[in-house]
Amino acid sequence: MTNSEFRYAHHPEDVKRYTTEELRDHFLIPEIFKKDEINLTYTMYDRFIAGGAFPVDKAVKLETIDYLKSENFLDRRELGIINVGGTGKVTVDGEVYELGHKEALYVGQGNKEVIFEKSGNEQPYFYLNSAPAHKAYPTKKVSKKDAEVVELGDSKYCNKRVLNKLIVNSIVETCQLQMGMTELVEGNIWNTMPPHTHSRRMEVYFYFDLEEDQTISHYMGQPQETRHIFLQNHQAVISPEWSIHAGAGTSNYTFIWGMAGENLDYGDMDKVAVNELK
Ligand SMILES: O=C(O)C(=O)C[C@H](O)C(=O)CO
Ligand SMILES: [Zn+2]
Repeated sequence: MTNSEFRYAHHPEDVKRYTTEELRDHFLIPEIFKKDEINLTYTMYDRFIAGGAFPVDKAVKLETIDYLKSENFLDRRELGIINVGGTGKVTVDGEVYELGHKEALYVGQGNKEVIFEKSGNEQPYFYLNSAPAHKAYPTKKVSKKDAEVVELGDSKYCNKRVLNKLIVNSIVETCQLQMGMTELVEGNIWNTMPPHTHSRRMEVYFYFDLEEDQTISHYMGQPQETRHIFLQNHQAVISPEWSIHAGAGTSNYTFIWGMAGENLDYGDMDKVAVNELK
């Protein structure tokens, strides 16, 4: 079963007035993994979809959803998958791809059938991002060894982290989807500091590998008008193109960033000095 819910896009002036509850209702995606189902959130931010496939007792198949009005989910879309659990299998139009922990798969537009399942005793957790696509690029698996790796930050500032670019155009041909994974080194808690905005792309952050009983405070909003949302493990947050996106955990964690929009230029960011944030 494929479930979906819908989120509108927002004007920053309106968001200034949101209560905690409204902020959470509009931007937090609280449940990514639902047993034996696919759970998706369709946003009006570049028509980006984020969600998860969680096959526990049976295989789950990606079905089209009402918002698409297309026969198959991928008729006009591309899909990125990153497995944040144990090894599992993804079958794309009969072709089987085994995905280990932190391995990714790009699935091109036009594929008709995508099935997620276990491939042994391990429990996979497939995190999904999808964006509209204008061209059918080949489906391709990307392992951590194929990633473009960037070491960022400094323990002195509690933000030492390893950024793995997985589904980016130097590694995979993609229409507009970009995905990667940033791992905070133990003892470090801040991601994406100094923060940035990129008015040409929206973004979704999905947090995982967070110790039980710990939490993450995710920061959003225009740089001079920020808000925060507390998140738990396996939750995601939508970042409008006008918003910063950064977080601090009560311990270290890993997160997946997924983007779509006007360009594929990862470096196209407007950085904000930390002492200018409000
Ligand atoms: O830790 C970071 O810094 C990031 O991972 C930043 C994201 O990749 C991002 O926001 C890309 O636009
Ligand atoms: Zn960003």
